[in-house]
Amino acid sequence: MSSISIAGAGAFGAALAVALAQAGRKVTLWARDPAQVAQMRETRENPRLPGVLLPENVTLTTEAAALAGGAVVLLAVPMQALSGFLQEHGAVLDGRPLVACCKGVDLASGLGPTAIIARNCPAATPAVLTGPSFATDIAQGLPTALTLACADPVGPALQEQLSTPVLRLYRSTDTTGTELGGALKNVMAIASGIVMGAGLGESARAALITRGFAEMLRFARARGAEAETLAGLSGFGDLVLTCTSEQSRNFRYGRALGQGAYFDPRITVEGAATARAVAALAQAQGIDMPVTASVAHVIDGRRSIAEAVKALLSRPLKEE
Ligand SMILES: NC(=O)C1=CN([C@@H]2O[C@H](COP(=O)(O)OP(=O)(O)OC[C@H]3O[C@@H](n4cnc5c(N)ncnc54)[C@H](OP(=O)(O)O)[C@@H]3O)[C@@H](O)[C@H]2O)C=CC1
Ligand SMILES: O=C(CO)COP(=O)(O)O
Repeated sequence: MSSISIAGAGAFGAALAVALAQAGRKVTLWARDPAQVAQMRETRENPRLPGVLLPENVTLTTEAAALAGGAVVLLAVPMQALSGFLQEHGAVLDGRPLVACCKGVDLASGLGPTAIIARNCPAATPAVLTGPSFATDIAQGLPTALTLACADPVGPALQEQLSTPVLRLYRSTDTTGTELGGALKNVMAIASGIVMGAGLGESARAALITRGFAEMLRFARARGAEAETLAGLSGFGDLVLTCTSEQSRNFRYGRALGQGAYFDPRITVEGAATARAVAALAQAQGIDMPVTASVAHVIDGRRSIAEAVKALLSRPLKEE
């Protein structure tokens, strides 16, 4: 039975633990909070996935060293926590496949998850697992398809290890395109939420998604990604899901901005920091990213939504 370790017992880490354990894998699930681990051991539930039981073959731990027992380690902490997590625990994880399950660009460094892995764990094999998948759907055993990207020849073996009868993984070697798809779609999900929250209408949302995708493609290609990757699950697939679903936290955050409503700052919204990071990278490299720049302006309070919409609509007319 292959063994898999998962760092981060939030909604996604716990959902992956359930799915992989139900498919017969031995799973070690790590969380930093001893009280949370004690509670999960007692109830066999994760508070972020109410009603879903953690199977017996999921071992819960606060010892990062226990993660080293896995043939593969999934990193399911939020993007802005990944670098700090690996600075603290990278030494025990180095030398094995490390699969980033987070979506975003690190604000401090401008790096994506595979580069953060390579910087902290030089002997590891970086990979990324991403695509359209709400944690609750995965935890309930609903059919899901994701992209597993790895530039190393171990990619096909990882694909086998992490696929289950209901969690179908498609393989890619384009780690840059795959991780950028997951990162950039969250920015567009915030924009989509703003459009709906501000009452701009579904036609405006369709325009936003389409032009948002064009800008995702532009940025990713400028960074060496393949266009086909962005058209796949991690880009187009996840863009469709999170720009149109009320389950998406990024969408709900944007909608609250559009409505001028309160949004709980404890909720993980990866697109906020990523909008800032990508807007800065795009400006430095001269890549035209009007939607991303507008999202960054609005969340930082530098532009009202009305001003952002006016600026987007008054750009020079151009070819599609
Ligand atoms: N939820 C979903 O549907 C999906 C999420 N993802 C991605 O998965 C990643 C994680 O999201 P998700 O699980 O939903 O987030 P959650 O908010 O549910 O959980 C985040 C987890 O990370 C832990 N964490 C936060 N900071 C640190 C840190 N510095 N060191 C160690 N652990 C830390 C939290 O611990 P604590 O409680 O102690 O703060 C918590 O267990 C994100 O990048 C997200 O985009 C991908 C697909 C689907
Ligand atoms: O990435 C996700 C689904 O693929 C989850 O989206 P949110 O983080 O916006 O909830």
